[in-house]
Amino acid sequence: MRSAKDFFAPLAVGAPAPAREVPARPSRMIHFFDPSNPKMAAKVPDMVGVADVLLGNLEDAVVADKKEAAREGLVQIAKDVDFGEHTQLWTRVNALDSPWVLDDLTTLVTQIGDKLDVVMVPKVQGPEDIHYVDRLLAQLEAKGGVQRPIMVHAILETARGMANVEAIAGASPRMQGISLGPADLAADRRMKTTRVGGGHPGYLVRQDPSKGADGTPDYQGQRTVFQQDLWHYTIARMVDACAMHGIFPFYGPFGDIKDVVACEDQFRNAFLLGCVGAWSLHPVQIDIAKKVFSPSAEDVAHAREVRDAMPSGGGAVMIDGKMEDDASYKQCMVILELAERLSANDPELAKLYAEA
Ligand SMILES: CC(C)(COP(=O)(O)OP(=O)(O)OC[C@H]1O[C@@H](n2cnc3c(N)ncnc32)[C@H](O)[C@@H]1OP(=O)(O)O)[C@@H](O)C(=O)NCCC(=O)NCCSC(=O)C[C@](C)(O)C(=O)O
Ligand SMILES: [Mg+2]
Repeated sequence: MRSAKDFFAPLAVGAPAPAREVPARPSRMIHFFDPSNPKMAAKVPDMVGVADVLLGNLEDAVVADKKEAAREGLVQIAKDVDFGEHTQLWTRVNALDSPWVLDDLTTLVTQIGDKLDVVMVPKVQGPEDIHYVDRLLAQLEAKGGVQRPIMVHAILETARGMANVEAIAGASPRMQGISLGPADLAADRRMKTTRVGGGHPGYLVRQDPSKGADGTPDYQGQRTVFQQDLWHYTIARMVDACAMHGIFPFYGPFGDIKDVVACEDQFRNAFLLGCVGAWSLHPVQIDIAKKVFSPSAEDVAHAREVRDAMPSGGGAVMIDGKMEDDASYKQCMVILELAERLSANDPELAKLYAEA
């Protein structure tokens, strides 16, 4: 472990100093595109200002013989497109044990390092993986003359990564956040699902049997079942690890593109538990994430009411029959700070919240 006093020192001569605070830019959706797919690549300029984050994916979902085309395609897109003030450019590089990752990082950081906000690293197993990327990025930033530090985002998609999530979150001042990778994580844990995120009808709790005419339990009678959330433990633990280290947690992908209703539910569960965003794999999921990860006008109005009723931030008051105190005040401030940050980027939301 590095000494606390060295934690914010650059890891290579000539590299920019690490950020003291994670930039809190709106990141409600991390929109994935394959830079080797001409149709998707052509849509990128029109998605600037629409998606909070555009991510050029180089890893899974890009076949082996397209890896180089994807890397080169991303370099071209980064050079050609002006991402403006409100849209970030991220990439997901190949896994650290793959034959491509060294060239991914070397090419991207030295050629488009000043345009890249965040590098997403898949299948992170422990803090040692972050330390490796941290030093390599510093060397490449120095080589490429990159002026501001590139941040790192880890995907939680192995049991070992899960067991080490707190150490991963605190491994470097470059850590921006962590996403859940439900498909690889399910495979690594030997879960018996065959999906990319979301629920499963077999993971449920069944209502107790009612009593039959003879007073004994009627096991064959009608009983309601309640589908449970497969990802609750994982997301909650990830949120705690991120909050503890002042970085941002994200739900990952929802693979059933046509099921926009369940996607919204999954995203909202993550939002309520503390996540700041989710991935969008298809344009249809951008609006879902935008809706879910922006507080509602009602929540903002209620938060303001509580804040205004407790100008000193303390005490206890009754509002609509409910006790509000310091702790509910703090929750309301979380909503108001988020609303303020989003409003700065989005005039429609600013208007909605102003009128709430
Ligand atoms: C699902 C797919 C195959 C359906 O693609 P499609 O072409 O069949 O869909 P469509 O509805 O017919 O598409 C309509 C139009 O939208 C375009 N389009 C479609 N998608 C996008 C997009 N993302 N960005 C920009 N444009 C897009 C598409 O090209 C088409 O354009 P057109 O009207 O000109 O013909 C396609 O959307 C896609 O490939 N999405 C990205 C998939 C991806 O990145 N997967 C990896 C992340 S998930 C993951 O890695 C797991 C994880 C974390 O690692 C772990 O849990 O372990
Ligand atoms: Mg994966």
